[in-house]
Amino acid sequence: MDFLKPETVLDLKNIRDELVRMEDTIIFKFIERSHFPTCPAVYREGDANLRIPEFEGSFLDWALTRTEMTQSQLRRFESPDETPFFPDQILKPILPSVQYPRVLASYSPEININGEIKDVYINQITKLISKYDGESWENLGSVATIDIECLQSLSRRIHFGKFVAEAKFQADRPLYTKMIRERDIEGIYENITNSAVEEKILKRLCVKAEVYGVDPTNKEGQRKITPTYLVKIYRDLVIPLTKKVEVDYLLRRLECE
Ligand SMILES: C=C(O[C@@H]1C=C(C(=O)O)C=C[C@H]1O)C(=O)O
Repeated sequence: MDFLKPETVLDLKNIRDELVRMEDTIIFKFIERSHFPTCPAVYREGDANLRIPEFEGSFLDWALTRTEMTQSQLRRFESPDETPFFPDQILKPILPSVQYPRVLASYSPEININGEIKDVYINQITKLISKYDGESWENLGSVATIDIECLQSLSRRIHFGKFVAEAKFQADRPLYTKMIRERDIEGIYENITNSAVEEKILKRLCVKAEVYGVDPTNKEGQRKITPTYLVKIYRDLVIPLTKKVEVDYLLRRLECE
């Protein structure tokens, strides 16, 4: 997939192949996060032990904002497949602009569910992948760093739903135009759902977690990331959020017709 070649971007097979590649990225980020405990102080606003001058918010929010500000100056958010967690904080790139051909509808950057992704990550995913429930004051920086990598990997995967939605819209304009006009959200949701693809993803994740997530030299067979939890995260969180992005994107699609 080359964002400078639009014909490669809206090919549903290319999109699905890219989603498969993202599984490995997400799994290995989760494995890195699994070395640390839950570290709730990283997510707590106004923690007495973690004062941040001139900033209202959690340590993670501070670190993520600063990271995105630097990344925006490196042109990260010009790329159509990247969606910032703090869009009102990003800066003008110091690199010359890349003129990506328009692939998605003009409102695409407004389809941003990163707030929900961060909430789900903090309140559900970290509890499933962390080593144990507790603080690790000497690792706050490491935890925030790997959390940012996990969040950005999840965000890219879930917001890839915009490309899926555009590809499906273009593959059947009459059907989607009718459902959008009638605000048939249930019908849109049913038509974007491909249960066979979802089943294939969950089966593959089980195998990957078995292979990637276990250290073969660890005699106790201690797991870094369990197949059960990885499947649960994708089945109950990642896939539904991706489909939410698809529906949110499609509901506005006639604005550009
Ligand atoms: C991403 C797609 O759309 C839906 C979402 C999927 C997912 O998030 O993995 C998989 C299949 C579909 O139900 C697709 O059709 O490939």
